[in-house]
Amino acid sequence: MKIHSTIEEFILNDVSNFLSFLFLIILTYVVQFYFRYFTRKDKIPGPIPFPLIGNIETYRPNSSQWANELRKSYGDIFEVYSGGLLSLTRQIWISNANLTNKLLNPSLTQNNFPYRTTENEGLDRMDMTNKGIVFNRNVKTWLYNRKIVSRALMSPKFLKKAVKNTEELFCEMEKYWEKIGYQNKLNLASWMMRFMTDSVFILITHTKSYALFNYFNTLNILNDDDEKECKIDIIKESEKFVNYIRLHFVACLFFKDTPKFLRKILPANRKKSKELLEVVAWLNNKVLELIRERKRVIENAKSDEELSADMLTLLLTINKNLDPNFSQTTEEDVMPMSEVDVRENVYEIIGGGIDTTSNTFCYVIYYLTHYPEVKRKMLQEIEHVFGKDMNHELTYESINRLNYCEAIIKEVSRLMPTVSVLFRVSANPDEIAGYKFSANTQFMINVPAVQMHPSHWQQPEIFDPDRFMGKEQSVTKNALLYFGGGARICLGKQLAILQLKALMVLLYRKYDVELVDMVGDIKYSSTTVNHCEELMVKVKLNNSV
Ligand code: HEM
Repeated sequence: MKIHSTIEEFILNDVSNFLSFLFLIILTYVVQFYFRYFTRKDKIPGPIPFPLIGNIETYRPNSSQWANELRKSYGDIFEVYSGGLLSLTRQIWISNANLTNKLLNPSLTQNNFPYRTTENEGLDRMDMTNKGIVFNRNVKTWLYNRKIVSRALMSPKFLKKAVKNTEELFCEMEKYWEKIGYQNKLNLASWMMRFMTDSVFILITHTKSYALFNYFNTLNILNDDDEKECKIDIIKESEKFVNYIRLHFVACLFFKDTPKFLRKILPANRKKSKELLEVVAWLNNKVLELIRERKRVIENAKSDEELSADMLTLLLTINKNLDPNFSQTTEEDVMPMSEVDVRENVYEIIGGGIDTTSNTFCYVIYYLTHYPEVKRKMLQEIEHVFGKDMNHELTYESINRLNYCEAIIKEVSRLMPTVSVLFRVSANPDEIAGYKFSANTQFMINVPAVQMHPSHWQQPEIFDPDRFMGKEQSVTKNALLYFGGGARICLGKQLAILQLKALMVLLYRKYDVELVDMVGDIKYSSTTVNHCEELMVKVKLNNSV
């Protein structure tokens, strides 16, 4: 009995000793955390973080929303700590265009903010920080890829192909709508996502993705003839390809945001890492197959044969001067691109071009249905450029004349930007707004806050595309950031605007669009990209057709 109680006492003592020890460790950690926090150099206003987890606001998904709330308390520049556990990161949030000059410096070579993310083990593991464009932290290879890809994306030959391709795909979509019946409701968000998937796939890889066809198929209205038209195996394979390209992006974010030890320790994370790495391996092989197939076509082409202007062909022939607009400047510029670099660029351009353009188009439609006067002016412009003939062929040159349509896209994107945060990281110590920063500091530019800032815009809450008509100079520098800005500005800007304007013409010169719910807000979910969840519409043939 005595022995028993001695053991109990011993254990109890031990437990209480252990708890006291643990408490002491935690207390020491908390005290040193707040000591370091309150005595930090170069303090910036911001909410006080918790030890280990940082600021709880940063766990909310809609970052620009909580950043806007904090801005009201702390001003146009504030700091928060995010990431949690062993990887707490300081983020400096900026909500005023006048503070973005250094961050959005357009120089490709003399730039102290060349990176988008800080060093990141997960992105290294995905092999993303040394290749491609979006997450590349190696300035030399980023610059090379950016120059080559932007030359291809901006080559008139490529842009003309994009116009033709948009017109052809729109015809295909119209056929499906006709079969469904115009009296039925359509979820435009889903249709546009499929439309842009097909469009980007064919433009980049010269391969059909059958995304529109598959969507139509899921609506269960496919008839025998349709099925005979397509080979089911090819379709299944392309559906897998499209889904895996999306998962590739999911994999990048998962590896970027999940510390290595959490990926290794938690069984669910271990499983997810394994599955995502298998997806990446499958995709790598698939895209390499496509690249080799394209190479064979190029090698077997006769000397006078005109090659397709898809991105893959353009990237594989950069040193062959295919396009007169593809002017060569330095020897480095025309270095052939390795298969692996072509592959990374292909992933990123497909990933960057689908959701962004389709979401933006949905927001344009939402605003046009709510502002009939703006729609009327747009129709006048379309008629002025293309006449009354609704089958008038669209050309790159004629689309470039649609200034009011472009003003609508700008104004919609000002009020409802598709990408709501821009990321930059300093390469060396620097200073902004009188605050000093060390190298490797993460900056976040709050796009909606800048685009609604009363010191940059008159009556910022009013929807008025005319603010962009002929008065471009009066827009404050870096106050319109829907494609980002500076050296890392969106590479697909020209292509996206061209596709959006072409779609506005193709849709509105023949149809009118009504929203099923005219009183509800736009249904969207927000992370870095504002994703349109649903836009239920009725598409009606115009009376004049
Ligand atoms: C309406 C459609 C689009 C929107 C709103 C959009 C928006 C953006 C934004 C905000 C950025 C970040 C820029 C920055 O950090 O300053 C970006 C980067 C990028 N976008 Fe887009 N984008 C669109 C379409 C496209 C398309 C069609 C492509 C390719 C075909 C594309 C390819 C890229 C690439 C490669 C980058 C990374 C550039 C770099 O880091 O150097 N985007 N885009």
